[in-house]
Amino acid sequence: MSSQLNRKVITVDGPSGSGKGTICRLLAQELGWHLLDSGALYRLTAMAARHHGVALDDVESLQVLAAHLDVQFRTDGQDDLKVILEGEEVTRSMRTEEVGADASLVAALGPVRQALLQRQRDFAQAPGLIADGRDMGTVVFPEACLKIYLDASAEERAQRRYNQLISKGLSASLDDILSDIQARDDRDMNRPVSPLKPAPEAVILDTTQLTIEEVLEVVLDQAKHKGLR
Ligand SMILES: Nc1ncnc2c1ncn2[C@@H]1O[C@H](COP(=O)(O)OP(=O)(O)OP(=O)(O)O)[C@@H](O)[C@H]1O
Ligand SMILES: Nc1ccn([C@H]2C[C@H](O)[C@@H](COP(=O)(O)O)O2)c(=O)n1
Repeated sequence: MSSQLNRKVITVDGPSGSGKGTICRLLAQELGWHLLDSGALYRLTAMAARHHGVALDDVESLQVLAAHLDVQFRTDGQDDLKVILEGEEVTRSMRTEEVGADASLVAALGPVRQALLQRQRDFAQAPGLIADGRDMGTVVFPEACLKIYLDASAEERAQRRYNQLISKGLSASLDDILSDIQARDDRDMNRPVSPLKPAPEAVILDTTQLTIEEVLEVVLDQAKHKGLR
């Protein structure tokens, strides 16, 4: 923990579809800082479990998988991030709703979270880190210099996800997406270990009625206020 004390970290937590990934990418670009997508680590653990035939309630094997996750995050010339799991590119396949649902199950297991803790903290490198997740401000980076908690109604988040799928030419049911989001919220917020909740000092932002540009402006203002830009 003491190794983090001098490192600049901005944490962005919140439920699925609240806009964390979008805002974190824009913030990282604007500030020229590193980016941690912690949800990716839970998604990759769940994918590795499926590849190796490990059941999603086999806590001991999942802990070993998480501790030894063979993953590379590579940027190409256009700044696009490629994710390689055990030598195979999974950049797109790791984003499906099915993998998200599996990730939510493995993320509820304390030993898995413990196995991924140091790997996440190692992302805190100069000039700074934008950390996207559920427990970034509460557990992983309690010393962060700015903590943001993004929220939005479940209906708005389902609509955003629906629009995202339709814009990619995929079929989707708004009702199914809303039920998935509500089930995921329930699991992520009510698990005994590292539940999703705002850190006491977090700036809470309800984005239901805000555009991406408006959210970014508020967060950049907060960063400026803290002398981070
Ligand atoms: N304020 C906003 N207004 C409208 N659409 C938004 C807003 N913020 C994000 N979006 C859109 O909502 C979708 C989900 O956003 P994003 O992936 O950033 O959410 P997330 O919180 O990272 O979700 P997850 O935790 O499931 O990865 C994207 O298509 C994004 O463009
Ligand atoms: N710090 C984190 C990040 C993610 N999770 C869980 C919550 C989700 O159900 C799942 C996938 O996350 P996403 O990629 O959708 O952000 O992982 C968590 O518990 N803690």
